[in-house]
Amino acid sequence: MGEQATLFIDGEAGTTGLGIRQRLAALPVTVRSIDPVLRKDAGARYDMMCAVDLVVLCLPDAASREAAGMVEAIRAEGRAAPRLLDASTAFRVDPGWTYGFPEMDPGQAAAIAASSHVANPGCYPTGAIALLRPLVRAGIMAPDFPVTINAVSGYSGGGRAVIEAHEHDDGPAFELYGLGLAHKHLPEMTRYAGLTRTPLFVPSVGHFPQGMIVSIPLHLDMLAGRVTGEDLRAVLTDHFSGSDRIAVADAQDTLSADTLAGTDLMELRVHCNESRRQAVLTARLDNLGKGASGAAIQNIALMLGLASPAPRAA
Ligand SMILES: NC(=O)C1=CN([C@@H]2O[C@H](COP(=O)(O)OP(=O)(O)OC[C@H]3O[C@@H](n4cnc5c(N)ncnc54)[C@H](OP(=O)(O)O)[C@@H]3O)[C@@H](O)[C@H]2O)C=CC1
Ligand SMILES: CC(=O)N[C@@H](CCC(=O)OP(=O)(O)O)C(=O)O
Repeated sequence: MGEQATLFIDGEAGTTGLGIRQRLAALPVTVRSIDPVLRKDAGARYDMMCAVDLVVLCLPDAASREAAGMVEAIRAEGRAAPRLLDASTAFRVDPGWTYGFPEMDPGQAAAIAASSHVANPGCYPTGAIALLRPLVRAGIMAPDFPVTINAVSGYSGGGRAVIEAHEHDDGPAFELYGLGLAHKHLPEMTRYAGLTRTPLFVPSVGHFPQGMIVSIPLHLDMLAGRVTGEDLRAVLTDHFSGSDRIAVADAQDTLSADTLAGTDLMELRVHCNESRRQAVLTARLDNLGKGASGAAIQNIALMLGLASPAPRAA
């Protein structure tokens, strides 16, 4: 048996880093760590990056950019540079990086496996792209369709500061945010959904730790042809039929946001009233599961040529 690949998680004590760390127990890799006291020490991080095969960045955007710069410096010195998987928003629409959503297209898993720079998708975009891209690809939704995306996330989506606000100060029961209509996920949602018109995105956060629903209301007569809810469901079912993590489920009258908390799964639904010619598409996932650490584990396995571990399920 060959030597195990080595991996360093920069930001391993953070919300996403911890989730990845826990899931790594299911993969034959050696995780290298630096002394927590030195976790922000540029020299210690640089030395560690020189010594591993893969660096996973679980940092705020600015720190991710700085860390990616360290890897470029290693390469510029003519040394063997590690491959990079970044969990932040910094590189998701950067042409030099591969978008780490393996179920997005038939060739995406292979593109991730071959890439030296992979950007893990955002939690909201994971749901929105899964619902929209197959419809745009099938010609049912025009690329300039005026899409509205509503979403609610558990408070862990905001990282440590928001978690502390909710756990120590109680936090609001429910609040809309991003009302400047310029949320950081808009570029990746637009690009990878295949849209040319920026969607209207209204995120919200609730007083529960983990879970998420992304929902997209549609007037069916605005889509191409006289499509039915069943047509939309068939396109989504066909697209995700090979996935062990993404499933098209039956419509429900009510949908709670935290049902998939603790799992790496995502459920897509088409809720439809044919007589009114109206539908609401929904994606339910765990913002920390398929929305972050669960997706990162899939990408780590692909990049290291390992079998993907079974998804955490309910
Ligand atoms: N939470 C979520 O649902 C999701 C988060 N993400 C993304 O993942 C990344 C990490 O987010 P999250 O885990 O939530 O954030 P957290 O705030 O929970 O964790 C960030 C970690 O990075 C460390 N850190 C901050 N600055 C530096 C630095 N300059 N050098 C080294 N370490 C540093 C922090 O240490 P310390 O606390 O000591 O400052 C902390 O351990 C972000 O880019 C986020 O946008 C992606 C998908 C979902
Ligand atoms: C509730 C909450 O604050 N959520 C975060 C997104 C979490 C996430 O997935 O963002 P990244 O993957 O891009 O880091 C936000 O809206 O900024």
